Amino acid sequence: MTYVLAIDQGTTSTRAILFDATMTACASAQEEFPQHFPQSGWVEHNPQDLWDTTLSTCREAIRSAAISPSKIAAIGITNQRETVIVWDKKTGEMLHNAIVWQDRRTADTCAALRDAGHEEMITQRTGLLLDPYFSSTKLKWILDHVDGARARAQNGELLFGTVDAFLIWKLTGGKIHATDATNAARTMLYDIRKGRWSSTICELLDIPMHMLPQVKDCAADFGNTQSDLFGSEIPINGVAGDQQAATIGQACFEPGMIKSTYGTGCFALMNTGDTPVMSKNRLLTTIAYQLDGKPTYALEGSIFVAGAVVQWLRDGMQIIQDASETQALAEQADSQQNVILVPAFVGLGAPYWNPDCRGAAFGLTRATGPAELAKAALECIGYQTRDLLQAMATDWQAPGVQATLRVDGGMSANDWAMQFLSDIISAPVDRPSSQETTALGVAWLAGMHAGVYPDQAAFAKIWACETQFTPEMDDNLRVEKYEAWGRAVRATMSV
Ligand SMILES: Nc1ncnc2c1ncn2[C@@H]1O[C@H](COP(=O)(O)OP(=O)(O)O)[C@@H](O)[C@H]1O
Ligand SMILES: O=P(O)(O)OC[C@H](O)CO
Repeated sequence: MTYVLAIDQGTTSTRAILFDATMTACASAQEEFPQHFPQSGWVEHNPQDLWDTTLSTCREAIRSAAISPSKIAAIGITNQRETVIVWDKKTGEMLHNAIVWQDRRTADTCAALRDAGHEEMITQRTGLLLDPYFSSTKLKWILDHVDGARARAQNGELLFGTVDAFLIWKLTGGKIHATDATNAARTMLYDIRKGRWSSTICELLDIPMHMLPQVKDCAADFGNTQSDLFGSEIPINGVAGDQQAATIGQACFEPGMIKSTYGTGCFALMNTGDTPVMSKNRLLTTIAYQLDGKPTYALEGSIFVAGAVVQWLRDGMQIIQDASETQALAEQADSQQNVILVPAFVGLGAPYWNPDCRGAAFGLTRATGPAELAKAALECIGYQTRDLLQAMATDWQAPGVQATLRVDGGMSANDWAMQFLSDIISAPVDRPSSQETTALGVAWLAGMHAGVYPDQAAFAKIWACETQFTPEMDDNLRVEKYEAWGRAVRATMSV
């Protein structure tokens, strides 16, 4: 029996999942790590935590499956995207905490670049909007603020990486400094048409290009792990950003297919084939995957707060003890109350891109309680998804756009939320039988490259639906509710 080990380094936890020769998950381990919020709107991770939890979860998954590491044909790495790490090439010293994708500290830098008229040039090359979400201004921030960093970078002493590149460098004992095209596409430094780092943008931000990793296909040779880490050298053969890995795991290989992942945030990606489609509705153009040197592009809508609103009910408001309680609460809520929650805790992402506004609740009465708040929290995920899907539908009207939405991520387990989603987008919502789509996607990339998993067409046939949710809501109510959401968002952004 051969196995493939998938590492899923996420925003709140690191997971390692072992897949067997039939691509079935047979062992896994998960560890959370501390989040650091040094100032309002700042979010950091200690890179050492990301590395330590990667090692310990991989070791635990291998131990609990009771297999010899020599049976692992390949490792795949999928990761929280955009998060920035800078380290010393010789000593491995990390110059600063990782600046996480959610961090808004470079909002002013982005505004200054916009005022100076650079947005069009950046969007044309990278497919992204000028927003602090992406890596480049965070990297610039580290070079500008850590003592001596820019001089050391210019001197060739420092390396930059998103989390995948950092983990590859650590796993290979500092031998390989590489990333894949999907992660590169999120840095706001990568020209997604030409398939190379943009010297124009690097010059504009004063980023020395020799600190950037080599960019490879998603299924490629990323070096071998050091033998002392797991007891055997294991080739790293698959790498993809987590949302792209979920797109692959959901087998969205045909143009027009859409998946939406509900984790901390929500990310919807629509496959647009071999052409990068530029959005007129402030969606992102990105690389869905790159195989055999050929990029397949996607339109992406990114929402910063999805499951995080449920975490806020649990940790901030303390009205639930477990995320799954929101389902029963929403079922009990008073249907006469229309509480609307706009979860702009860190501003709003697509299609609004407003980094400065903050969250708001509308329609509160003396009778509003935990049930109505929980219902509003689940509903706002549906409204935000509809915003994204409407933008996608107007950006890309080619025949073949699929009305069905494939969903995954922790929050997709919530039947009430998925039913409301189907109601409000007025389309079927398919939840797959595999609950591990992100890890499965990158495991497939690695296993396919290692020759132990099937080709793309055969892999696509394995996808199976577990539950399909279909629209049940009355049309008038749908229109009424969505219009009220639109008014609530406009009011939130105007405060
Ligand atoms: N049954 C549920 N109902 C609603 N939200 C849920 C449920 N289960 C998990 N969540 C939410 O999903 C998120 C975890 O999903 P996950 O895919 O593990 O996220 P991430 O990869 O971003 O850490 C949490 O924010 C949690 O609040
Ligand atoms: O780690 P997740 O699942 O919250 O995903 C984070 C995204 O990759 C950010 O773009």
